[in-house]
Formats: sequence, structure tokens, C-alpha cells
Amino acid sequence: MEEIKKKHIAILGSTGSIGTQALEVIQANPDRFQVEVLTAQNNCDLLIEQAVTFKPNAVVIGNENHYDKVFDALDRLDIKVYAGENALSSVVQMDSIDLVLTALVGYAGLRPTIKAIESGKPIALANKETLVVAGELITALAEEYGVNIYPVDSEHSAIFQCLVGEFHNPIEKIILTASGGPFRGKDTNFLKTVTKEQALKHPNWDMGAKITIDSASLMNKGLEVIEAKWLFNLKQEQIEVIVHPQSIIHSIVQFEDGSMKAQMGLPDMKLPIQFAMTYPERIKTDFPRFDFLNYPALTFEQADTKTFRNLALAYEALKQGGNMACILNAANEVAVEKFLKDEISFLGMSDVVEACMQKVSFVKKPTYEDYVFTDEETRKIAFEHII
Ligand SMILES: NC(=O)C1=CN([C@@H]2O[C@H](COP(=O)(O)OP(=O)(O)OC[C@H]3O[C@@H](n4cnc5c(N)ncnc54)[C@H](OP(=O)(O)O)[C@@H]3O)[C@@H](O)[C@H]2O)C=CC1
Ligand SMILES: CC(=O)[C@@H](O)[C@H](O)COP(=O)(O)O
Ligand SMILES: [Mn+2]
Repeated sequence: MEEIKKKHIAILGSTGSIGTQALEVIQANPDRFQVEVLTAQNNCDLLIEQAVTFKPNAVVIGNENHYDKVFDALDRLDIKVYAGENALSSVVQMDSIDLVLTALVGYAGLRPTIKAIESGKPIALANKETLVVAGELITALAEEYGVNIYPVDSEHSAIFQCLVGEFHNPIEKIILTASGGPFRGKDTNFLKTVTKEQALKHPNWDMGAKITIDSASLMNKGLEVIEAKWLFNLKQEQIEVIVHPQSIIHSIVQFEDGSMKAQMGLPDMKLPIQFAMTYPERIKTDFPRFDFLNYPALTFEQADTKTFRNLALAYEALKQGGNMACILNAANEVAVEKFLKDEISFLGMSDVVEACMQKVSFVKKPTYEDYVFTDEETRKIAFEHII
């Protein structure tokens, strides 16, 4: 039997929700994958445990204060240990890496993703913020370096799966499904006093804190609209959102003949993670299967963008173009962090985003340096707005 060449994977953010599920996929398929790099920001205990199990070539701990502890645990196993933000951007360039999974959260994903693309590494992209901040730059770079970006986000993986075999057929529109989050159907009066504990209870998905808050505020769907624009080269008018509380249909493509294709299954991120790592192949899994009889009703509703203003703000950022989505993202990252510390209210998050979109300098054709400056300026203005 022909031996399959193992794919050597770098996981940026291996200690998070996506990172740990990616490791489960790898553990179930040891003949196909080898872990090359693991990274974490603060969780050095889990990073060490993962490194002992998966024996990567190198690890990066973002917070340099943890370097000694990680080094002491892993050096004797012949695992290279690096620390700090710059190390992330260096490590992705290692010759031995075949695929970089960007499973870290937030703006921090941008620079390592650029460096990975410039080194010709295919990207399995979970870190949607990278495309929200700098979609134009990233897609241009990917084209220049001939690098594929495989979506991990469940909706975008669904679209991608619907497009397999259809890449020559123009898309009329796509429909991204949204669960509606824990506050679906609630009004502004109710939302005034909701707590982070309530917002962190997603009805269908178990995810990291930042994306869970984004789902509750519908910012996640706004970020996904922007992510879809860049991944699939669409106009804003071609991207719709529909609320589908069961999260079984993960998204839909409509072609120019009117035919619609949808991808469905139980809400489980291991499938999109695995598909991004094995494309174009599908490999056998023992993930639980969807049964129609357990879901007699799959339902759909209009998204309430008057109450959940973030989705409308994201469409507005997309319409304005330039660095506006970078402003939206940075303001939202500050707002979510402050909400998680009980320093602003749930509805206050949209106020911060809106204020930053009005106040931060607009740049029509941003360079990488402009994005860096915009991110910094927005964070300052967001903090001033909150104080
Ligand atoms: N979770 C999900 O189901 C889905 C997630 N996504 C996207 O995937 C990305 C990851 O999400 P998720 O796994 O939920 O997030 P988590 O918060 O669970 O994990 C984040 C990971 O990134 C690391 N990290 C945090 N901050 C930094 C930083 N500043 N620099 C470098 N690394 C950092 C964390 O390390 P440490 O543990 O040490 O803090 C952790 O490994 C996000 O962009 C999210 O939007 C998309 C679709 C679904
Ligand atoms: C699993 C995944 O892809 C998340 O982005 C999920 O879609 C969040 O659910 P919402 O639809 O509530 O934003
Ligand atoms: Mn998603």
C-alpha cells in the first residue's frame, strides 16, 4: 500500500477552542498529520502538556514571562522553545511546515498570517479578524504568492464545501446562517442589563469567550459577512444573513440558475477544521451524525439589526471600505474585553464601535502600516470613549 506523506501542521493558538479540536483531529489521524509547531499566549501548562503529547519541532509562548517554565519542561525533549510576539511571525516561516492553522484570536493573527503567506505556506484560516482587518491586502498577497486560504469558520467552510466542483460557476449570492445567539428575540430594554454570564451561554456552540460574546451581539455575523467578501470575492449585495436557531444548515450558496446548495450537519467544528486540513479529500470520522427525525423543524427568521446594531455597523464598514473594517474590529476587540471585565454594558459595545467609526481617521487605500496605525489609534479612541 502507498504510504501517505504526512502533512506537517503549525497551530497558532493550540490551547484555544479551535486549537484543541484541531489536535483531536490530528490525534485521530496519526498517519496523516504531524504537529510541527504549537503556540499559546499565557496557558503554558496546557502548551507543555500538548507538546509532551504531540512532540512538535517548536513551540512559542507569547507571554515572555512564561519562557523559563516552558523551556525547562521542553528543552530536554529536544523541542525548540521561543517566546514573544515576534517569534510567532518567525516560526511560521520554518521550511518544515506544510500548513498553518491560524487558531489564535483577534488582530494578533494578522502579522503571522502575512509572514506565513510570504513564505508560501497554505493557510487554514479560523482567525476571521485577519480578513476583517486587512482582507484586501491578505487576498492580494495570497494571489501574489500562489497560496491557498482554506476556510475553517463553519459558515465559510459550508460555502467552500458547496463550491467544490463549482468553482467555474458564478455565485449569485450566498446566505450566511446565524444562530441568533442567546438573546435572539430580545428587545433593547432586555439587553440593557444582560450580564457576561448570560452572554457567554451560546445555544449551540462551545467556543472561546471573544467569539461567544460576538455571537451574542451579532458582531460575529458582521465579521463573517466581511470575511466572506474576501474569501469568495463577492460584492456586499451578494451576501445575506438569515437567522437559523438550530445551527444545522451552516450556510447556503445560490448559483445563477437559481439552484441553491446548502451544507448541513450537527454543530461540531471538528468537521470544518478537518476539511481545511485534508481538502480536497474527505476522510472517515466517527463524529456524531445528524438525524432529521431529531430535528422535525429547521426554522428561519430575519436578523433584527435595529436591536443588534453590530451587524448593520459591519455592513456599513464594508460599504465604506478602506480601513473602516479595521476600525470596526479594533473597537470591537476593546469593547468585548471591557464587557468581559464588567466595565461596559452589552449595548455599550455597539456605542464604542459606532463612536470609533465616526472618529478614527479614514484611509481609502490602506497599506500594512496604515492598518497597524489604525488599530493603535482606534484602541486609544475606544479607551477614551469608555473612560
Ligand atoms: N471556537 C470556535 O468554534 C470558532 C472560532 N473561530 C475563530 O477562531 C479564532 C480562535 O477562536 P477560539 O479558539 O474560540 O479562541 P480561544 O480564546 O478559545 O483561543 C485563542 C487562542 O489564541 C491564543 N491567544 C490569545 N491571545 C493571543 C495573542 N494576543 N497572541 C497570540 N495568541 C493568542 C490563546 O492562548 P492562551 O490559551 O494561552 O490564552 C489560545 O490558544 C477566533 O478568531 C475565532 O473568531 C471561528 C469559528 C468558530
Ligand atoms: C462555529 C462558528 O463558526 C461560529 O462562528 C458560530 O457560527 C457562531 O454562531 P453564531 O451564528 O451565533 O454567530
Ligand atoms: Mn462562524
